[in-house]
Amino acid sequence: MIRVEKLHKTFGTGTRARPVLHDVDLNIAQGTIGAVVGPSGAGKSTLARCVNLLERPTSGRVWVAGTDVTDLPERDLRHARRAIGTVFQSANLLRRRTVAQNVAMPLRHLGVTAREEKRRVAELLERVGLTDRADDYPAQLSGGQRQRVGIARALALRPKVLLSDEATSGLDPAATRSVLALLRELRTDLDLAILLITHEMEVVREVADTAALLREGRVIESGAVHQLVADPHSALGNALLPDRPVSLDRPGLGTWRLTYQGRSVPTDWLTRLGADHGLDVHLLSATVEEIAGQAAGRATVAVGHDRADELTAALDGWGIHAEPLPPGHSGPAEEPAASEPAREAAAETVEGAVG
Ligand SMILES: Nc1ncnc2c1ncn2[C@@H]1O[C@H](COP(=O)(O)OP(=O)(O)OP(=O)(O)O)[C@@H](O)[C@H]1O
Repeated sequence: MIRVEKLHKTFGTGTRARPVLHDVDLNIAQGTIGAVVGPSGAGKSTLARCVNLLERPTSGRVWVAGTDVTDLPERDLRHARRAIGTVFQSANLLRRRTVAQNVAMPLRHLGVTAREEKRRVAELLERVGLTDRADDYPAQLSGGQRQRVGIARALALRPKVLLSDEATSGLDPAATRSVLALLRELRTDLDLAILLITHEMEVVREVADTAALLREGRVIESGAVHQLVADPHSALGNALLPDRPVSLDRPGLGTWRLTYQGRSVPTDWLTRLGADHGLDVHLLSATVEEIAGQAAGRATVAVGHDRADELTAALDGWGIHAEPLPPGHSGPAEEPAASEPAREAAAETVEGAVG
């Protein structure tokens, strides 16, 4: 596991002191992926560097795989770092070494036999699906393949935790998906605790079990991803599952903002409102994604004021959270030009949440 407790980090001293992390708590269990998101300069990389022992915390404690690494003497750091694999944005491969030689680097430092090295490298390359590229040079690989080599190298010493610092930034969507699928596989197969530093909410949505929002060095919000998206008032939940709520400004109709996540919600809830409850429902906006293996959604609907009680009772029965939206919330939905500011406002909310 990765556990951080009341972590403070200040660079410099005296008048040049620059506090970067304040009172940060973080908990990532084995077999889970914990994302840390936040705007540029929030302190994400500094937090990762405190976990992989490249920086010493000013105060607070850090545990990695059950060991308190906060005050380890210099001579024990090298050994402790073996429990931690790190993958960076650019895989940092040596250009003049082949894929196999790059993956073997950490083993070389450890002095394993040539035979053992060969066996382990073959195993690692198979793990990341690059067995046939062992003798290629990094320049001959795609960005996604280079990241896979970086991941294989990070796994060479059988770490218990993996740090991924913007590992998918700059990759195209297909390469991003394949790297994320690999991380998910590793989490489960190797029971790794993975700290995922990212500014991409799709990445969090796709693979993270938990997420923490860091802003100006403080954790503003954190929790299980499926709970965050089910909370209509969570900034992180809104950024993970952005919708564009609009209210229909029509006499006799009231607009409701719906939020849901979980197995209890039937995927045909909208149809059922009409068929089973006889409700005439206007669907004004909707976002639905699969998160943690279950459908999560946000939507705005309008129904007649006189049917509001029936609507909320039916939704409540399925576990769909409903809140009334004030009239004229974002302008009328059926006029695209007028709804443009609503889109921009929603986009700003997302930007505001993550940076
Ligand atoms: N060695 C250092 N000495 C002084 N200040 C530092 C040092 N390292 C980082 N900082 C400062 O700490 C703050 C947080 O930087 P950090 O790289 O952790 O942010 P980040 O959230 O990872 O940003 P980005 O997403 O842009 O990588 C910044 O203001 C940065 O200038």
